[in-house]
Amino acid sequence: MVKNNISNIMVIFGGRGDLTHRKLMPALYNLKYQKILPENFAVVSIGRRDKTEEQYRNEVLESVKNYSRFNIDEKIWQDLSKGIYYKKFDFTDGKGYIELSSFLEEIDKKYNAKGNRVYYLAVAPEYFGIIVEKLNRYGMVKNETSWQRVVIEKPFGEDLKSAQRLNKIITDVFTERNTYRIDHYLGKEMLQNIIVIRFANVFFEPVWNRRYIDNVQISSNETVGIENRGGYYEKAGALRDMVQNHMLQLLTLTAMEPPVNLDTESIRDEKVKVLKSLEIFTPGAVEKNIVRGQYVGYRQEDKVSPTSNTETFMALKVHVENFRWAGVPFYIRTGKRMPAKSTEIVIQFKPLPGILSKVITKCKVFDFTNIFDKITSEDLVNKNIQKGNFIIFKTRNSLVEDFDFEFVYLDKSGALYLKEKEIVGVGIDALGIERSQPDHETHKILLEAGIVILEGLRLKDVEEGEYFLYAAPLKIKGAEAAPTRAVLIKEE
Ligand SMILES: NC(=O)C1=CN([C@@H]2O[C@H](COP(=O)(O)OP(=O)(O)OC[C@H]3O[C@@H](n4cnc5c(N)ncnc54)[C@H](OP(=O)(O)O)[C@@H]3O)[C@@H](O)[C@H]2O)C=CC1
Ligand SMILES: O=C1O[C@H](COP(=O)(O)O)[C@@H](O)[C@H](O)[C@H]1O
Repeated sequence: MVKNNISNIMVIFGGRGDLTHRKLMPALYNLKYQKILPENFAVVSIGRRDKTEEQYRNEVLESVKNYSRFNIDEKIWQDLSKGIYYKKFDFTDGKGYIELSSFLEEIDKKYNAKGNRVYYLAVAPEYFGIIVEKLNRYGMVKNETSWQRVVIEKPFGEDLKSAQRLNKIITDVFTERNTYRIDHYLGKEMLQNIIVIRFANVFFEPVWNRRYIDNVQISSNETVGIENRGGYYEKAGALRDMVQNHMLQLLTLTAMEPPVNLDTESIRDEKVKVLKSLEIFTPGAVEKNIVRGQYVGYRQEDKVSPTSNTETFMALKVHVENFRWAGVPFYIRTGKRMPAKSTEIVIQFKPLPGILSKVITKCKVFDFTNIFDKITSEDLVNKNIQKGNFIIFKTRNSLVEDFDFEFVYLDKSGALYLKEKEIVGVGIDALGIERSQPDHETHKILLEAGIVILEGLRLKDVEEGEYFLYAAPLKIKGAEAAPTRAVLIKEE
């Protein structure tokens, strides 16, 4: 859209729907805010409810406030909103297209949009074909000096046959160059970064395979429910709504081989190879490797059957059966009404051998600079300490320059608490983790539990939080302790 001849009118079918309000309108505002929306541009939204333009613009403003990345700037909003129009008609009915066509001609002149159109089908999938055929029948796709484009997300058909049928309807009307079968996940920054992380980073590429990776977890969790989309969602469910499109895009980019270059076809070819390598699900495998769930209250949503079995949560274990990935499980999870919103890909590397995995690991730094004397179990109970954690205590020891014989230490109750929690290691900014304790109880409790102790850390400039710790000791045969250069790397 940022090249020449980008003046256009964008026609949104489904102008009152969730996609339009939660994604499209906020995205247009973001583009306007960043000054990358064309000057000669207007939006015509189609809905089937009575609504004045002013009412519609106010509704859009609410959505932009809720979902845009940028704050509302009155001037920018006014500029954008005066180019947003609302037309009421039922898009299955031909009559509306005649009126729409003459309205578009009219505002085309006003905005000098040169006949260019983006038809965005933000509607349930069963309408994709109907709208495309009607746009053609009523002469709204010319493919001459101007361009007309169609944008469709998903689900693209219900099975192979219906997808082929839909493709035929679309390609009979729009040229391939003007057909945008999109997946909005591909616009996410994280996804765009995967290729760079994988192929332009000498550290990752050599270890990106079954020899070093234990499993891959791809998750997209949402806190929202189906938000008035019962009509659409009942027929789709999480599998069609999220898994077959977004989640598989994430999987293919994570698993594909390096493309010969970065053009669309080369990347697509590599993704297809990954899809072809996916293990075929047999009924037995479905039973074992797939979990479906539904959030409480789903059956009471508008346009949802009270006995609905549509899934709003889905978890799958799949395998990419090729040389790079044989034996590595890929876990896919997605769900609505989950406790927190997150979209993430976790690459779980195989554990390092023996002691190294305990000292080259994620860790948590707790700020105990307010403690004067010793760290006890009472100081630890409200901290988020889990089995397998490496814990580091930042105390007032880090803030003094001279050696203080009264340094802060970990007492017996604290050591017992950490043992009970089954942590793997503990670090402190004193030369010893204990201070003149009879029988060296803290040391004994920790060492007998196999907990690694790091002493003499310097944490003055380290804030409380999660880090990656590198503290490989010198390899000294028979030694019970060894010097290490401990480094913390901030986890983003
Ligand atoms: N929501 C999202 O985050 C995303 C959705 N998508 C895709 O976008 C598409 C639309 O989804 P979504 O916005 O969620 O669905 P919605 O059900 O929220 O929106 C569809 C809109 O179409 C309108 N509509 C239905 N029938 C007619 C008709 N005959 N004439 C005029 N208007 C009509 C509905 O009007 P009314 O309000 O009157 O019912 C509704 O506003 C789907 O293909 C979905 O897969 C893709 C990516 C993200
Ligand atoms: O395509 C869809 O995606 C959204 C989630 O998108 P995100 O960018 O917010 O992660 C989802 O809510 C919707 O059900 C689905 O149709």
